[in-house]
Amino acid sequence: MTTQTETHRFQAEVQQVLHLVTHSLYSNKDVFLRELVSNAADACDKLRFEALQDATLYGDQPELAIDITWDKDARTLTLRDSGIGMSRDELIGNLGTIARSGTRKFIEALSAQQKADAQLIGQFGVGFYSAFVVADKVVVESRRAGTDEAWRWTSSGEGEFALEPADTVARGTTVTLHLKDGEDEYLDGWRLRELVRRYSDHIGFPIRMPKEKWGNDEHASDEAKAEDVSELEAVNQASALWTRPKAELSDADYQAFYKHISHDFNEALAWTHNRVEGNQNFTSLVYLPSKAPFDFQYNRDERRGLKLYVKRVFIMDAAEQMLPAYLRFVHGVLDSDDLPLNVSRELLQGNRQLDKLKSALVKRTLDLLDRVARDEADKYEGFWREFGNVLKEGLAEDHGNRERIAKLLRFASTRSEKADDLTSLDAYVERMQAGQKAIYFLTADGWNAARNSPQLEALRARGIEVLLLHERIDDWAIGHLHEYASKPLRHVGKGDLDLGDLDSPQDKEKREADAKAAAPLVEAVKGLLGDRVKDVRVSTRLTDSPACLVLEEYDVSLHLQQLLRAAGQPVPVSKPVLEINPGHPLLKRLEGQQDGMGREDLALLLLEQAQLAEGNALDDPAAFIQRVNRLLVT
Ligand SMILES: Nc1ncnc2c1ncn2[C@@H]1O[C@H](COP(=O)(O)OP(=O)(O)OP(=O)(O)O)[C@@H](O)[C@H]1O
Repeated sequence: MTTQTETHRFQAEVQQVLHLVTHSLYSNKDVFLRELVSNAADACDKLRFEALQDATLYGDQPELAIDITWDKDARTLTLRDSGIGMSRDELIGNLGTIARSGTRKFIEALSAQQKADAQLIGQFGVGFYSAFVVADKVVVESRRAGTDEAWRWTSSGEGEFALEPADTVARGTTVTLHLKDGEDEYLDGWRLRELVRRYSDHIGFPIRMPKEKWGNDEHASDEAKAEDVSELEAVNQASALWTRPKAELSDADYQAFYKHISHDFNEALAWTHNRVEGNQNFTSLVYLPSKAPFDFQYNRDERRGLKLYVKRVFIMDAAEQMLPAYLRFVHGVLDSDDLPLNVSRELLQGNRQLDKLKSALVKRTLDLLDRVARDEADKYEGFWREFGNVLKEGLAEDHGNRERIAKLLRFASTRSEKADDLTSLDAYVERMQAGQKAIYFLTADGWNAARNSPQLEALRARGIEVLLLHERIDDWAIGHLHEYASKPLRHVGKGDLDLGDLDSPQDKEKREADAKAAAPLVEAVKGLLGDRVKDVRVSTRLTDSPACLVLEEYDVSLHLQQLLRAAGQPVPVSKPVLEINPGHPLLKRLEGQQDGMGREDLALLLLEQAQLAEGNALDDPAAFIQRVNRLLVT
């Protein structure tokens, strides 16, 4: 038979990944075995799923297993699985390209570092390509279930791979590693068994290796140790981890399984494993990651974290159906005894049983977050830094759990001089002053802008703590939380700042008298600013600054207006109210100034300063500078 060998170049990203992997993963090279076993197990899962529709896919090979063998003379290590296999096009697509979005950016960032570290590469999930850490040539032979054609893919991991027809008859995939010099440890049955047990014990398919002929005698001679390759035995438990009793499982077991389902090199932060029996029977195992994967922010709509099983059969990655978007960091497994095995994405959509499973999963996840937040505050802060902004989306997305989500929020506040010193709403409420009726917060574009905002002055002067919300999402998210622990949430830059019982009756009287006295000044400023502002009034917020901008209670905040505008969204026009501090020397000066340009300059400057303090851009910066300069030279 004439065989035509085609040569293909790897996609540029693959070449870069290969380079990074082979140069940076060396200290962690054992992982190649975990990655290849993981792929083989996924392939078995896929076949079992497709065969639900078409049992002929099994052919005369009903067994699903992963075999690991080696040849000391040829210095090869071989993994074969009887899973779904790959067609020619799948070999090219799966082992020649990387489809994940954001890949290029990530690789560029990694390559720019002096020493790309394994943890970072791990976030990427190197998978198959890790074979090249220990092998200088990799041969993949595969026959896709349901077809007769087999193909051989060969590469030394340097820019190209070759493809040619193969005579393999067995269904599935065989990966043969030609080990590099010095990698002989992977030709040693003891070592390989140890690795498989450590990394892959939880795999739900038998992983078989040549039978040990020497029993447990570690000191047996080499000849005695010679394995009988014709006879294989399973070396793992071959029962899916979540089906095993919790008491039997160690942390290391859970972590190994986490890495298998998440393709994350980092350890999981925490997990919860539950079996529910009653109306519905199911098992859930939910993990929180400790680090966000590199492409996390891109993936709002492309969620992969949750695997749906029905009676131990893998059905699909069903994060989109099973988890709300604000929990898209979760990894886990849900195994239902009640859903039909032929359940499809379409069926899942309107399924009532599914709604119950969904809310059970959300509840488990929130319980888990609660527990970590309560018992392991440091760990929780780490989690919050990675995923807090995602969790905040839940305030808008999941009204039913709003209070529970609110309990998990963490914010900077005026009580600390550090941006990363965060507080919970519970802790805030505990510190509230006698007479304080509301939870006060401020949104701004950055922590510095928030903590130096003039709008805080009156509260600060009274020793009232204000939460400083300075992430982009905060304005929108917090808008969905109207109260917490029966206390209203109040934006300090919106509406009348009602200080409630925080001021004594004498203070109040004095303020009212001051406001009355300042009425002519207020009218004057109003006249000078015209329709640039909605209103001018005497401030209860200010102690040190001359003026600040405030919005009415239900206006879109200035900060959010700016974000919306930047995103090209239509913005409802809400003119701000200018609040003035009549006791401030600038206002005294304005009051004393005769009519004329100086007066108008001063009024406009008050407005422009207030806009700048909000972090807003000015409409006419050049005119502002001219005004300042006129003032400086007089
Ligand atoms: N033994 C196998 N049988 C069938 N398909 C396989 C096998 N090994 C790899 N593949 C295919 O190749 C693809 C790429 O594998 P690779 O390990 O690089 O990444 P992955 O498993 O998809 O994800 P990750 O990058 O997170 O590890 C897989 O998604 C799968 O479709």
